Formats: sequence, structure tokens, C-alpha cells
Amino acid sequence: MLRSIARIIKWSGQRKKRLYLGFLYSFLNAMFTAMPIMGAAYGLNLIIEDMNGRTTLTMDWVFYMLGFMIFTIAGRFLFAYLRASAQESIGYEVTAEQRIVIGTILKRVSLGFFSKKSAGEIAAAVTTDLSFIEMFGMKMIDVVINGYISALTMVLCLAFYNVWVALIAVAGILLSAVFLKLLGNKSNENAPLHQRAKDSMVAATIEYVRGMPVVKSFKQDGVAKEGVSKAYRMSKDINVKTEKNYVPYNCLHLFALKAASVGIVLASALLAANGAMDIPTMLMMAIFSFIIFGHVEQLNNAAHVLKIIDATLDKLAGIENAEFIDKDSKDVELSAYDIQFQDVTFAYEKRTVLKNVSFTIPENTTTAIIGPSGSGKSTICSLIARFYDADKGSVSVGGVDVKAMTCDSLLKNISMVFQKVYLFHDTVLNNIRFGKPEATFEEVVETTKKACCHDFIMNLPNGYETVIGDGGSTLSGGEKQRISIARAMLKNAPVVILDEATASVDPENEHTIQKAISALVHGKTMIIIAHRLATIQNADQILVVDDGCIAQRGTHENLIKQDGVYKRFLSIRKTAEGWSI
Ligand SMILES: Nc1ncnc2c1ncn2[C@@H]1O[C@H](COP(=O)(O)OP(=O)(O)OP(=O)(O)O)[C@@H](O)[C@H]1O
Repeated sequence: MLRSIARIIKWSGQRKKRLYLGFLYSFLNAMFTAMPIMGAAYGLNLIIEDMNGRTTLTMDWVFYMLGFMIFTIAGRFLFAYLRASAQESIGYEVTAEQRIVIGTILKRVSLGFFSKKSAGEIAAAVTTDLSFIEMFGMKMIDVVINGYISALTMVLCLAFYNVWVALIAVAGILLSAVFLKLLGNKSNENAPLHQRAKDSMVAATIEYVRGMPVVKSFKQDGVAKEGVSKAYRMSKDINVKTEKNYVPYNCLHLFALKAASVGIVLASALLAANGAMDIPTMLMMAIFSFIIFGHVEQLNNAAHVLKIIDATLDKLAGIENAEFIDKDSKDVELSAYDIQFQDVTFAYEKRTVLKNVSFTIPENTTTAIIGPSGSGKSTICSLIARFYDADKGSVSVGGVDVKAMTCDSLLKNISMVFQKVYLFHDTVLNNIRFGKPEATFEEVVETTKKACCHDFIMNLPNGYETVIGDGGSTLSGGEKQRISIARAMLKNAPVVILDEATASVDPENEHTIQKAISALVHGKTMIIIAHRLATIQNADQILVVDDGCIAQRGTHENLIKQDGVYKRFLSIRKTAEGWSI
């Protein structure tokens, strides 16, 4: 338990000092809790003395006592307030920073990281997991450390009157600690299961919501719901099992403390009966016996919660310690933008997708990459943008190996339009400005007109201020694609990568967009994964990718003369697009 507490203290980072200050306030709070009880016992003793004629109480004394009581009660609340102010907000402050840090980390890891960790796992880490620590981290510090400080302070007060009674209290605390340790061991087994069940629940829910169109179209509600229900049932089963496991230890822990309370009362009564303790002190001991273990009693919940926090911190460390793809790289200012692949081999995990690929894309030219589905076209683009690093060979831009460049310094030179368009749950304006946050509204409008989006944006309920649904769900495929083209246009980077960007644009707009793209990419190095014949034919260079290799390379005029993949590909495209050429 103390190890977990030490981890939370470490987690609080630079705010540690406030935690320590909180411990001091907690000690003072406990002192001020004990003082009125001790004062009352002292007062009661004097009243008895007065009644027996051994002393005479004056009104001044009554006022002193009253003042003392008010002072101690006020002091108790003051230190409780100071303790809460110093400690309670730390959890919220640290988690807010940690969420931002995780966001930055995710931006700098290789995309392979996301194949190993599911979206649900990452979403749970940033939301529910961090919220759990946010809510319970500081509470546990309060319950455990402040709880023990409070109990031990009161034990010291007891010892001031009678060491044997104080020892009974210590015995109760130690015995309860043994049961808490056993409870902690059980929690150790259950916490990772609890964590996994939670991750599965989040992942299943995300999957269910995302896959809703498929679920509806295939009328497979039952199958999809079964997956979510299974995850929810698993979570419930683990929670129920966990609670059942804890019951015996919870009972033993409380039994030890209650037995110690009874022991304190009995021992005090025995001492009083034998004349070794006066009646007021005995009454004071009885009152102490009720409140001394108040905080320690809550430690059974803490033992369980702390183990979950431990498992959560382990999981967060797994994300935070992820290796940055560009950890050994430097910010580089490029002065040229030609792209070169030299003997590049790349595998996703164990599956080799690119094999000894070599080619050059001269600056300010358009290169069309074509090839069958799964041949490795998108992978080539991912390596240029350094979403992954090549296993062998080198990828360079402007003569600089991309491995030598930080992702930020490389990507500021690249505009990308992906096959799967993703728009953020934000306004249309902000989604387009994502390409250039400092762009003026006029600049944005100028770009959207070129990308043929201005008219449909103006028809949206709030124009540029219309908030787009999650992932762009409130727009059509073509509209999303045009916005993503506008976003890339606004960025105006010297290298442009288009991954089948015009695939879901309707024929009416396609021609206009093509014209806009041609104007935009003028003077830029452009790589386009294209299936449209017009794009392919107009390219300065065509790379034909087949099974992870460059099968053919040249201009349309050259390649059409050769018998090979290109010719076959072209005849298939012509059949498909026959009417459009
Ligand atoms: N993240 C990934 N993890 C594992 N394998 C992947 C990953 N991305 C792609 N692949 C595999 O690598 C191979 C090449 O994929 P890539 O997306 O580069 O092909 P492509 O030519 O662009 O295909 P398409 O034209 O269908 O988009 C495919 O077999 C694919 O299954």
C-alpha cells in the first residue's frame, strides 16, 4: 500500500511540496481534533474537583475554557480547509497536464504503435483511467497517509495519559494492517483483470458505435450487440468476483479495529476501577476509542483502489515510455524537395511489404503511383511522411535522410490528402485551418473556392461555423474529401501527397478539383496514388508497384509501349472508365 502511495506522490511531480504541506496540516488537524476532547476531560475533572470542594471554579475559567474550545474547533476546520486546498486539486492539475503530454507522445510515435495498442485502450487511458486517478489519487493520499497521521497523533495523545491504552490502539492498527496486506495481495491479482475488462468495454463500445452503419445495413444487430454485451458482462463478473474476494479481509480488518476500540474502553474502565485512572480521563479514552480509527477504517477501500491506480499507472507508463520515432533526429530546414528511395525494404511486424524499392522523384514534378490493391502504394507514402521508418535502405527528401529529421520539421513540408478522410468534431473553418492555423478567413475562403467547397459550405446551417459531426459524419464522402483537399491546399507545403483523393468526388466537381489541384501543385513535388487515367497520363513519371516492388517506371508514352503490368492495368481502367476518356 505504501509503495502505491509513493508512486502517487512521485506522479504528482513538482506538486509534491503541496502534498507534504498537506501532511503537516493533517497532523495539525488531528491535534486540533484531539484537543477539545482532552480539554473537555480536563474541564470535567476540574468540575468534579469543584463539586468535591477541592478547588473553586470562577467565571473567568469558564470563559477561558469556552475560548479554548472555540479556538480548537476553529483550528480543526482551518487545517482541514488548508489541507484540502493544498492537496485536493493536485490530481486535476496533474491529469490535465498528463493528457496533453500523452497527446504529444502519440503524435511522435510510429504508427506501428497504434497497431499494438487499440483505440479503445488509448481512449480509456486518456479518459476513464486518468479520470480514475484524478478522482481517487489524492483521496487515497488523504485516506492512507492523512488517516495514519491522524490515528498516530491520537495514539500519542492517548500515550500522554496512559501508555498501555495507547499500545492497545497500536496493536489494533498493526493487526488491521496485516489484513489490509492480505487484501492488497488479492487486489494485486484482480486489478489487471479489472483494467483489461474496462479496456475491452471501452473498445467494444467504440467499435459498436463506429460500426453502426454496417450493423444496420446488414441487420446484424444481435451479433454486434453480443460483442458489447459480452464485454459489459465480463466487467460485471470481474467486479462481483472482486467484491466477493474482499469480503473476508474487509471483515477481519474492521474486526481488528473494533476489537481495539473495545479493548481501549475495557482497559480504561479497568484502570479507573482500580483507581489508576480518573473518571474524566476514562470518559475521554472512551470518546477517543470511537474516533481514533475513523480514518483507518476506510483503508480497506483504499487497498483495493490503490491496486487499480497501480495498474493504471503501469498502463500509462506503457504509453509514456513509448519510443519516439524521431528521438535521435534534429530539426532540419530543407532547401530542396526531391524524394529518393534507395533499396528500401519495409515490413509491418513480420510481413514484408516493400522489397528493395529504389526510385527518384525529381523536385517540382508529378509522380503517379499505380498498382494493384495491397501492392504497397500507401506504404510508400507513409515512409515519405515518416509515419514508419524503413527497415533497410534510406528514404530522403531534399537529399536529407528522413530518419535524421524530426517529424515536425519533415511534415511541415508535406501536405497530405488521405484515402480515408478524417475531419475533427469542430467547425468547418477550424477543420480547414488545421492546415494553417494562422490563416485569415479571406485566405480560407479563397482556398475553399479553388477546392470547390465554398458553395456547399455556405449552404450548411451555420456556414463556416457549422460544427462537423464525429469524423466528419455529417458530410457526404465527396464533401469531406473536398474539405480535406482545401485543408492541404491551405497548408501550401512544397511536397503534396494525394492518396486517391478524388475517388469519392462526383464527376461534376472532379474536373474543377483537378484544375484546382493542378494550379496548387504547380511548382511542387507531387506524389499521387491515382486510379484515374487522366491523372496517370499527365504525370511526369509513373511508378508501377507490384507486390512490394517497382515493376515498371517511366512516362505513360514509354510504359504503354512495354508489355507489362502497366499495359494490363490500363486496359482494365479503360474498360472501367471507358466512357470518360
Ligand atoms: N498498419 C498495417 N499493419 C499491417 N499491415 C498493413 C498495414 N497497413 C497495410 N498493411 C498491409 O500492407 C500491404 C500494403 O498495403 P498498402 O496500404 O500500402 O497497399 P496499397 O497498394 O496502398 O493498397 P490499396 O490500393 O488497396 O490502398 C497490404 O497487404 C496491407 O494489408
